[in-house]
Amino acid sequence: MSCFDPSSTPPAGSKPVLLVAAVALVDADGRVLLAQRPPGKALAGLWEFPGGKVHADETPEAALVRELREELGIDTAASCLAPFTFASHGYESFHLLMPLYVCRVWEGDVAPLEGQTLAWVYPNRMGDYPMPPADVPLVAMLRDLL
Ligand SMILES: Nc1nc2c([nH]c(=O)n2[C@H]2C[C@H](O)[C@@H](COP(=O)(O)OP(=O)(O)OP(=O)(O)O)O2)c(=O)[nH]1
Repeated sequence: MSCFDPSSTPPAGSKPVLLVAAVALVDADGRVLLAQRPPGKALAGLWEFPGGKVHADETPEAALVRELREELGIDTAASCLAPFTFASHGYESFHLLMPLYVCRVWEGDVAPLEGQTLAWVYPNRMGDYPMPPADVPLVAMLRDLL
């Protein structure tokens, strides 16, 4: 199978690039935390890695430390976020650039502070949790890692 498809390369400047930082939180049993996107949002119902948009004045690591506190009530540090891989995916109105970190160390108990449904999932069961198209290649890489 060939990857060569010139039409898959969009012209420069056609869409804004959105930087979103995401993290695979891995617990002592090797399970990964997924969060279900709530109704009314884009990609509603799909399962995603915790994270969010990186603000203009932030590093991706600082954005994740902030998002984990806001969304899940846990504290971690940039030194506990190991860069793992990234997604680069064209959505209709923007191009998503999403570094994915792995984190095994945090303080506090994970709680769904924004009303989101959470699931701790063994890597070999992640296929049961439909995810956004950008995440699909990341799941296969996580399975190999864990
Ligand atoms: N956090 C996260 N976002 C993902 C993943 N996969 C994926 O395509 N995305 C997309 C969905 C959103 O378009 C964007 C994340 O931005 P966000 O979470 O800050 O924004 P949002 O759409 O929930 O809404 P808002 O904060 O603008 O209201 O990245 C993923 O695994 N984790």
